[in-house]
Amino acid sequence: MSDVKPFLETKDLSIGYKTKRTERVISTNLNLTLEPGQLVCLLGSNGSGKSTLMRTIAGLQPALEGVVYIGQQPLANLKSADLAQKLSLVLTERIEAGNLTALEVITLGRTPYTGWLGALGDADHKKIDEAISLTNVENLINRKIHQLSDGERQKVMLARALAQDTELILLDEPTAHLDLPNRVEMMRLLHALARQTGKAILLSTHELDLALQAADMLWLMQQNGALVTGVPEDLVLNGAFESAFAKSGFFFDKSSGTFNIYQDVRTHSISIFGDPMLIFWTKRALQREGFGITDEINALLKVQCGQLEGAAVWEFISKEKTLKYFNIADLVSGVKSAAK
Ligand SMILES: Nc1ncnc2c1ncn2[C@@H]1O[C@H](COP(=O)(O)OP(=O)(O)OP(=O)(O)O)[C@@H](O)[C@H]1O
Repeated sequence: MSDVKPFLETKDLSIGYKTKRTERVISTNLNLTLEPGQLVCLLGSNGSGKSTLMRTIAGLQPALEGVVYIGQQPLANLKSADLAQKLSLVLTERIEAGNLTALEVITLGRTPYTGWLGALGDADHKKIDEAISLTNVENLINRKIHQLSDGERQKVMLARALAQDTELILLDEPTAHLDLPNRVEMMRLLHALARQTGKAILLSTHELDLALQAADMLWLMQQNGALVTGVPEDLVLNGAFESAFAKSGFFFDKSSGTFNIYQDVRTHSISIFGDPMLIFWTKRALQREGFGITDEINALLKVQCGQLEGAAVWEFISKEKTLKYFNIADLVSGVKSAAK
């Protein structure tokens, strides 16, 4: 048992929506912890309840049952000014920042300490400078926030949260709207921040591949409302990851950590061996054509891939003959005609 005091803890928490007449329960019995220095990714399919959980933890909507503890104190007992010194929230929606510059928005992160009209002291300036430097937004600070791209604005909003200097940072889909290099950059940045600053970071995302790589822990909203937590690799190996996203037409390939677009497997199964990197791409191309891939060493059809004088080369081995190919397109055509 770890004796580290969690920044966030939930006890028998139930989340959902209640009106005078109806109650819509999304998930029950949630006992979650978030520890210093941890990056946790909250994953789940559309409508599984990620935003509902984030909003409940952030105090934006009431729990149906149970308690959220922020730094050992029940959320309900915290005044909003105290909460703002413990928890910052970064939402995806475009913020109405009027005509403010990025620097002015980042400076707003100090409001819980200075009040709305409070003057900034040395400590405030130091925190703002640190936040700017950690997120690498030096070149953006004099730009108007509404003139920034989505990716740039997302980084500025993270800088604002860092200037707020809370133990806990919650981000709702921080990678939405970003292109691939910026998604990778944002995840890398969040991972490094958790490590460097000891803050606990919880983010919801649909970025399964990046979450598998970067998260210390996953919180997986299952389709039946249960929430399964664990180290990404354990959740892949025990099948929980796959079942959270189970949908006909998809299957999860544990050996590559990716979801594949399922196609009916033909009667032929092929074993591929040789260079691991070539195996990966050869397998993809053959699966796209509907071939099954087998680990069976005595399969009737085999592909041996490797390097010859610095170039990739494939040998397709069937009972009748062995054919040599120098690119995947030709290999796939050869395999298809042999399998007719
Ligand atoms: N105000 C509301 N009142 C009642 N039900 C709601 C309300 N807001 C959301 N829901 C329902 O709660 C469930 C969970 O929604 P939530 O927005 O938390 O899912 P999510 O995992 O964040 O989804 P997505 O990935 O699509 O953003 C959904 O079935 C949704 O229709």
